[in-house]
Amino acid sequence: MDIIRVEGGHPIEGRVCVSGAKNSALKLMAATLLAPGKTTLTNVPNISDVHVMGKVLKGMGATIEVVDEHSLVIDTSAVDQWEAPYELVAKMRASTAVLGPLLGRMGKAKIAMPGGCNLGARKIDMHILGLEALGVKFDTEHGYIYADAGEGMHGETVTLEFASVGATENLIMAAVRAKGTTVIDNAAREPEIVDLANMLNEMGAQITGAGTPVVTIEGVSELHPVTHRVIGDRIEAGTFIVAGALMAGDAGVEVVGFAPHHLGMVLKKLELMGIDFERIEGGVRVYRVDTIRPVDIQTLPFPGFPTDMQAQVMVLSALADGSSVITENIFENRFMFASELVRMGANIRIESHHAMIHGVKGFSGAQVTSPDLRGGAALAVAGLIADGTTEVSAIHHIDRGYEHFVKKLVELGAHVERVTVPDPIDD
Ligand SMILES: CC(=O)N[C@H]1[C@@H](OP(=O)(O)OP(=O)(O)OC[C@H]2O[C@@H](n3ccc(=O)[nH]c3=O)[C@H](O)[C@@H]2O)O[C@H](CO)[C@@H](O)[C@@H]1O
Ligand SMILES: C=C(OP(=O)(O)O)C(=O)O
Repeated sequence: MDIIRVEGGHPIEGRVCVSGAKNSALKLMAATLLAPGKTTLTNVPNISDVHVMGKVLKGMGATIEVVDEHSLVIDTSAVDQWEAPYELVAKMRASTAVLGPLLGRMGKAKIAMPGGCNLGARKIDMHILGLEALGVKFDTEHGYIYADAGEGMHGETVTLEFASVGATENLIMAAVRAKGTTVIDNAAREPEIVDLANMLNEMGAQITGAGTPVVTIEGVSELHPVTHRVIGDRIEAGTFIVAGALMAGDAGVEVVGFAPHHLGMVLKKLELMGIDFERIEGGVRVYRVDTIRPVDIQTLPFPGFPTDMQAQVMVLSALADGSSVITENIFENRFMFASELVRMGANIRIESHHAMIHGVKGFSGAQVTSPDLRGGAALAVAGLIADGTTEVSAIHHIDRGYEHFVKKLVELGAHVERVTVPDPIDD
C-alpha cells in the first residue's frame, strides 16, 4: 500500500499552481452528454475521480481522447446507454451527476442508489423531488433508481428545501432540455454551479441567475459541443494556503491558478486568525503566521465557509492561542479527521456537530489514516509542522481530488515522499 511520509519542520517557499476544480470538472464531464459530438475540456485535473467519471461516460458509449494531461476530448455522439452502474457510483458519488444529463439526452436513466459514505447519509431525495416536478417518474428496484421522462420534461418552479449543490446541478442539466421555463428557487450558489451554467450557455442553453439563489432555465431543443476551461480548484488552493500559513519561509508561498473571490469566506476567517497574505496576479501570497488567533467557524453553503475546507482550517485552530468552535452544518460525519489529529497531539472534543478545539503548542508526528479526501490532505499538511515524521495511510482518498499532491509539496521544498510499504495485515 502507498502512504505519504512527511518529515516535519522544513520551511516551504515558491509558487504552486493549483489544478482545475474537481467539483467542477466532474459535473462538466457529465454535462457533455447533453451535447452530442466532441466537447473539449481543458484544465481538467488528473485525479482518480476524473478517471472514474471517464469510465461512467465510456460505459454509456462515449469515447475520450486524452490530448494532454489536462485536456480531454469527450465524444458523446454514439451514447446509447443510460446506466451508471453500482461499481462506479460506489467508488464516486459524483457519478449521480449523470442523472440530469441522461434525462435531458435520453429521456431515461438507471443509476445505482448511492447509499451513505464516510461523510454522512448524503441522500438524493431533493434531486428526485425536483425532477419529479419536471415530470420525471421514478422507481427503485434492486438498489437502482430508474428515472423516466416519458414524452419529455416540462418547465416548473422548484423550491429546494436546502441549497443543495448536487440537486441544483442535476436540475439545471435536466431543465435545459425541458419544454418551457424552469425556475430553481433556493439554488446553490457555488462557483462550480456558475462554471457549469457558463459551459451549458456556451453550448446553447439559456440559463440566467447562476450564482444567485434563483436560477431560471429556458428549455432548448438541442445543445452543441464546445471547448471549455475548468475553473481553478478553490479547495486545493485553500489547502496550500493553510500549508503556507504554517510553514512558509520569509518570502512566503504563492498559490495561483484560482480566483480568490471563490474563497472569500475562507480568506476572511484566515485574516481573523491572524494569517498574513496579499493578492497577487491569479491568486495570493501567504506568509507564515507566528500566533494563530482562535476564531469560531461554521460550514455553510457558498458564500459561507465551505465544508471542504473544514479539516484544513481545523489544523490551524488546533495550534491557535486559545479555544475555538468549528460547527459542521453540511455533513453529519465530517469530524473523523479530528480523532486522527488528536493522535498528533491536538486537543479536540467533538459534541454532535461541534468541535471544541483548545489550541496546543505543537503536533508530534504520528501514523495516521486519511478518513476522507480533505481530512487526508489536512493530516499531511499538519505533518509539515509536526515534530518528527508523520505517515498518512489510506491516501487513495487524497488521490481522488489532489493532483500530484506530493510533487507539488516537494517542489515547495517540503520533505514529503510517497512510498509503498507492506500492508501490515499481510504476512
Ligand atoms: C452545500 C454544500 O456545502 N455542498 C457541498 C456538498 O455538495 P453535494 O452536492 O455532495 O451535497 P449537497 O450540497 O447536495 O448536500 C448538502 C447536504 O444536503 C443533504 N442532501 C442533499 C441532497 C438531497 O437530495 N438530500 C439531502 O438531504 C446532504 O446529505 C448534505 O447533508 O459536498 C461537496 C463535496 O464535499 C461540496 O463541494 C459542496 O460544497
Ligand atoms: C467530499 C468531497 O467530494 P465528493 O462529493 O466527491 O465526495 C470533496 O470534494 O471534498
